[in-house]
Amino acid sequence: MQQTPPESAHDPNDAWDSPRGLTAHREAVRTALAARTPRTETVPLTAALHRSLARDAVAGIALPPFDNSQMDGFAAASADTPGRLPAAATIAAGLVPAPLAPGTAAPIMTGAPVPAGADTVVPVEDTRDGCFDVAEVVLPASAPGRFVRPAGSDVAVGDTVLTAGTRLGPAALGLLAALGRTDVTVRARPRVLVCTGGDEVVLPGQPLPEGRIYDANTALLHAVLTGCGAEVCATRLVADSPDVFAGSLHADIAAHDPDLVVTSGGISAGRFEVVRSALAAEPAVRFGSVAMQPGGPQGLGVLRGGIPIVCLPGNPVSTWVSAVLLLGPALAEVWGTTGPTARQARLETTVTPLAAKTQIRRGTRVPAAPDRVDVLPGTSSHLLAEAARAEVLVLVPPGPEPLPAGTAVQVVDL
Ligand SMILES: Nc1nc2c(c(=O)[nH]1)N[C@H]1C(S)=C(S)[C@@H](COP(=O)(O)OP(=O)(O)OC[C@H]3O[C@@H](n4cnc5c(N)ncnc54)[C@H](O)[C@@H]3O)O[C@H]1N2
Ligand code: MOO
Repeated sequence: MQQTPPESAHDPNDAWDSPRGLTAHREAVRTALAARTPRTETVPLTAALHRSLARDAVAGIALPPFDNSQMDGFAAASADTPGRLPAAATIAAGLVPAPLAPGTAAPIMTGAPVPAGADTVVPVEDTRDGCFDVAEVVLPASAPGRFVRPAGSDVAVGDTVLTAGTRLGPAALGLLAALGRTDVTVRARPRVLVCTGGDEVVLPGQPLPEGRIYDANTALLHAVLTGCGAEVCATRLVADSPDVFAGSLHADIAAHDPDLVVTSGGISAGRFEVVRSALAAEPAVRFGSVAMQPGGPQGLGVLRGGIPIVCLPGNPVSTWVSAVLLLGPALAEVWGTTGPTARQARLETTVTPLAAKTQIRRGTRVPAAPDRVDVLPGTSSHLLAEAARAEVLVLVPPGPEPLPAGTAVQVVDL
């Protein structure tokens, strides 16, 4: 096993003289991710839910394409109402109706084209007899345009109906289908190579020798990444050998063509910091610290081959918090994936902040008071079971004094 020299304040590989703030580091992650130009792909509408639209969608047809009835009823000329009118032939949805003979009223079904000569629809229940089975229909007064859905009242030909970057929800997908589209061009999911490990880490499902632990971080990162819309193209459990890691990294990049490499562990101040040592010769990868806890040690940059790399700290809660708060927003900005949303909430109890670092506490929502959060007691970054119970991450800003109950803080829903 190779050894990494202990970190010093003058480490030439440390570009960050003092700890970066969380916001500044998130921006740096975004910049690194942008080194890879996001791709687009065309997918069927059924595979496009929550994807980010790559180009403006422009309507090739109007919606509705023709004036049509909003009600099951009788189409008539408003000038003939009120009145007793002979019933004309029934107009069903899907038909092309003949023009309405003057002085008549045509039974018409919801969605059927309003015939030329008619400009109003009287719902069947508003007619004197309340049914279609009549030779003559007695209509109340009905204003022009009443219960007529004009052609183009939703969308005109040439309208930009959705702008690039729109996250496609069910109504947007329905709209594209209504415009006759079968597929849509969206931003591709970023392909992420996930590397984690250390000599102590064993794959779940294997026997657990003394002194070893199971790999929590691959499953955790897979969940965060796929949860926000990225694709994990490969995972790699690495041992504490920088040479082996460097070799496997290049082989994995060649085999899987990732848009991003995410590593976890092996970056802080120990003797066997595999990731940090293996990347020491990379001119555009830096290691340093961010003024947050957990998640202080961080690495970041662009590999010589042009692939961005984000190196997260190995403690599981540190990996998780860093992935949610740093990777999630940066992926959303660069690739249009679904990032976490921050909101304001109020502390339910007094919380003591750290002096100079943003502390990311795990919390729960207060039942019946969604704008209030309870902070869980643990702060240490190995407390995965407590993290698993959390419903929110609570960003506690640094400061000298305890924050009393009721203080407004940023929270991220999990
Ligand atoms: N002298 C110092 N020591 C440490 C510092 C420091 O500033 N000075 N920072 C501490 C903090 S904070 C963190 S966070 C960790 C980060 O260390 P690394 O990123 O180098 O991570 P490792 O040392 O490899 O592992 C840390 C911890 O996490 C466990 N681990 C690693 N991978 C996995 C995995 N896949 N599944 C489950 N658990 C994993 C590992 O066994 C360690 O317990 O450094 C502190 N030390
Ligand atoms: O910054 Mo470390 O992530 O607290 O455990």
